[in-house]
Amino acid sequence: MFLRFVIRKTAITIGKRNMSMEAKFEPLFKKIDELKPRFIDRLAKAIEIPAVSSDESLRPAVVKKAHYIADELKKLGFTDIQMKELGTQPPPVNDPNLQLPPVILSRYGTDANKKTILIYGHYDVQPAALEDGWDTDPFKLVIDEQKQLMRGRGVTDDSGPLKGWLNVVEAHRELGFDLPVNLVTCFEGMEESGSVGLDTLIAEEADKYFKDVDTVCISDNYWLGTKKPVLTYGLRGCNYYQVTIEGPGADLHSGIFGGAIAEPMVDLVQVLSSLVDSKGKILIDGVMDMVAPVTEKEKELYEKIDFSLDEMNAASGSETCLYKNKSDILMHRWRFPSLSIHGVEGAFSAQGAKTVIPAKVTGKFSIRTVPDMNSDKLDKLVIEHCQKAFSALGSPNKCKAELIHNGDYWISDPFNASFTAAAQATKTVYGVEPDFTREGGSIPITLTFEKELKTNCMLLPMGRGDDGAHSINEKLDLSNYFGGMKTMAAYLHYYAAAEGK
Ligand SMILES: NCC(=O)N[C@@H](Cc1c[nH]cn1)C(=O)O
Ligand SMILES: [Zn+2]
Ligand SMILES: [Zn+2]
Repeated sequence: MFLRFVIRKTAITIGKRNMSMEAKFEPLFKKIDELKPRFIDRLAKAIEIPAVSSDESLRPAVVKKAHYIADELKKLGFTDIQMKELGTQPPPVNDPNLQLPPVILSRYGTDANKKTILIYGHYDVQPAALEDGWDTDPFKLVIDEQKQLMRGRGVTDDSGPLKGWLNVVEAHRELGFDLPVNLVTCFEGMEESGSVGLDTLIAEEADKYFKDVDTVCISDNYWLGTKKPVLTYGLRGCNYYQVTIEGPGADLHSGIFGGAIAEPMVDLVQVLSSLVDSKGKILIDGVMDMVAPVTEKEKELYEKIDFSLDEMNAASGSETCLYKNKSDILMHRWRFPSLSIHGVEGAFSAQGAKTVIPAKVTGKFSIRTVPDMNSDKLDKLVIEHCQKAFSALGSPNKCKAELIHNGDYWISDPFNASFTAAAQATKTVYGVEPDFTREGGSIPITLTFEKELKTNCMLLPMGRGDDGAHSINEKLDLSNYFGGMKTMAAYLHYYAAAEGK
């Protein structure tokens, strides 16, 4: 039923020259390939800017990258470019005057007879350092000719996809082809730090800048595996917490004070270990009670997905998966919550042996949330749990648990016009029907777009499941960069031609 619909819809004509859609794809795809050096160079320049949103000292670099992108948009003919300021970053933050990076709004086309697609992307990146184990400088784009891939922080998350949209516009311009839709960009610089400030901006601009938006397309995720393209209709949310334990007035010599003083790090380790066990079971009372039960119908969906334990192991570079069968792996990645402990600020973490008692340590952990968890209730349960676990230690130190940022989970109907157009585009470029998947990661703003703009969001990934986003040696295969751009281009045309939104 779905397939028949796909085929019938492609036989229409569009554009100034009344060229059939399929006839346009050939020169478009050829042009995208021809512009390879330019498209790689555009991405290389972006990767060189260390736009790490979580590092306060790198905030000028995040802002610099925003201006680099805005300049590119201008050169490509985007109009009404606005750098929306979001004010100062709310606590917890070291510098109370730290300005949030701007959100880049711009338009390409304002034709009232065309549909309007809002494309969202983020130009900030996760932290990265050579010492973490990277083979090359993370802020230098390196091409591995043998493996036919590009390496660098942000290539797949999310600078590659963001540049992909700009490149698609450029390919149309070079050919003198009209874009079949109007585009509105919303490119932010705080996604990796919880999209702070963006909710308010979207609400404010819903009836202004975003007034005519028909749908939202987000390319900020990945295929599940390495071979089969996917379209994504669900994300987990993310509530990120910190727990700070402090006592001594300064870091102390463990030979002089050890044994006679209550150590913050010892307390923190115990509080953190009370959150989750080694099998991934969340130990905070009441959390699992909020999770929607698994239905029989839902179980069938996981069975149909193209994925295996081997692919999971290849992507993690290990055999440490907690589950052996496909459905269990997918359910634990997509539809059950997880609690991850990320790190400890203030603790000794360098090489060698330093005999210090840290005076103040902050443990960082997050919970990936799923239907039907209530975010406020979760915060209450987590904070009460930490306080209770700390009180049970009878320590004279002080403990404070708090939320750093949160973003909701999202789940959508994958059979609207936008998903259908993306499925057609995928089939045209890759020759296969995409799998429809959920993802365990989070894009906090997805639900906000749907609520505030009263429209649908569709997630169209560019990279693969083994790209190493957030990890060392992040990569994007050249075939995914170019295949991804062709899919984006074809998507714009199929969506323009589709009935409905
Ligand atoms: N590509 C999406 C992504 O990486 N999202 C981040 C969002 C986030 C949430 N809290 C901090 N960052 C993710 O970790 O899923
Ligand atoms: Zn991302
Ligand atoms: Zn990310």
